[in-house]
Amino acid sequence: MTISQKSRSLTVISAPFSGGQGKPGVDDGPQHLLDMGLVEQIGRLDWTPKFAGHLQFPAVKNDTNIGHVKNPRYVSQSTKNIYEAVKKASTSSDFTLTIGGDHSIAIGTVAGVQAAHPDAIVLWIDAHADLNTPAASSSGNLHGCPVAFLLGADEPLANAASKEEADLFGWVPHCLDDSQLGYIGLRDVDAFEKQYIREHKIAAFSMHHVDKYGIASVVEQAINKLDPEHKRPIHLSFDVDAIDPVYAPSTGTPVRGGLTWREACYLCEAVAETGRLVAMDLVECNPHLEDAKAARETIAMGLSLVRCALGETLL
Ligand SMILES: NC(=[NH2+])NCCC[C@H](N)C(=O)O
Ligand SMILES: [Mn+2]
Ligand SMILES: [Mn+2]
Repeated sequence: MTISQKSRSLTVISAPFSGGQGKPGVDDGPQHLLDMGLVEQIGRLDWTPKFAGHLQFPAVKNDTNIGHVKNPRYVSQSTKNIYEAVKKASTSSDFTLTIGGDHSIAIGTVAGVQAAHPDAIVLWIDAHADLNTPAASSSGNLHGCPVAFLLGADEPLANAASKEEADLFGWVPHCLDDSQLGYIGLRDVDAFEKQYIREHKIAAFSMHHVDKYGIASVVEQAINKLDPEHKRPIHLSFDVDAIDPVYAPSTGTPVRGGLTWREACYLCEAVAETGRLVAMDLVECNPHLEDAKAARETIAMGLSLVRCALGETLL
């Protein structure tokens, strides 16, 4: 028989931000998650959730491209706001859940969680590695770059008009080192990212590894590699496009051949089982893409992931 753990405090931060990519609607993900019962569902588990409200992202005037990089000032300013909010929440509550928004918000969430838990490992669940430097990015979309900033792999922005502009992301703490980061679900990784992962020996499990070893072994291998002593806090940054578009179709950069519903849930359950999860991001749910049914299914998938990560399915 298990005894229910005492109710732990959880802050829900909404980051309705879409400036890291080009498709409108991902900023509406948080409201849909809330409308379908996110906070109530968490409250039925062993957590006391507090909704901290929607962060505001004031527009930046004349936010012209720098080189090919899109919305650079807006992304820098907005992710800095997210950083401050997540830092505060992670310092004062047991768990911080940030709902996005596109994955550029993780510049702020990872840096914020690291400020409170500098030893936390980051499990990045994604079809993509989001490790392009702005210079290496072929799309110029900053949601493909958060990890590069956090590792300090980026350089000042090329073709900026001033030193200040070149250093727009200079505020981002280089809070991650290579051994603190693990990927699961990869299947669309750019050449620069592949080379970086190899050279820096970053723990990276693609869908090939999920097929080969099974999801249970992959999660175990990832955690063992990043934290062999099983002591460190865990931050789960979950991009819903890690999941197969059959289950999560409403997302901006879908890639076929992803995690099944149960593989994705299992992953969250296994992380919950460690008892060391301190933060989760759920990003890239875009209810404006595909039809209303697809949007509902994608949001339902997201809600399941959150509940599994918070222990719903553990007996
Ligand atoms: N968070 C995401 N969905 N990222 C997709 C990134 C796609 C591509 N690698 C790029 O740099 O543009
Ligand atoms: Mn991503
Ligand atoms: Mn992705």
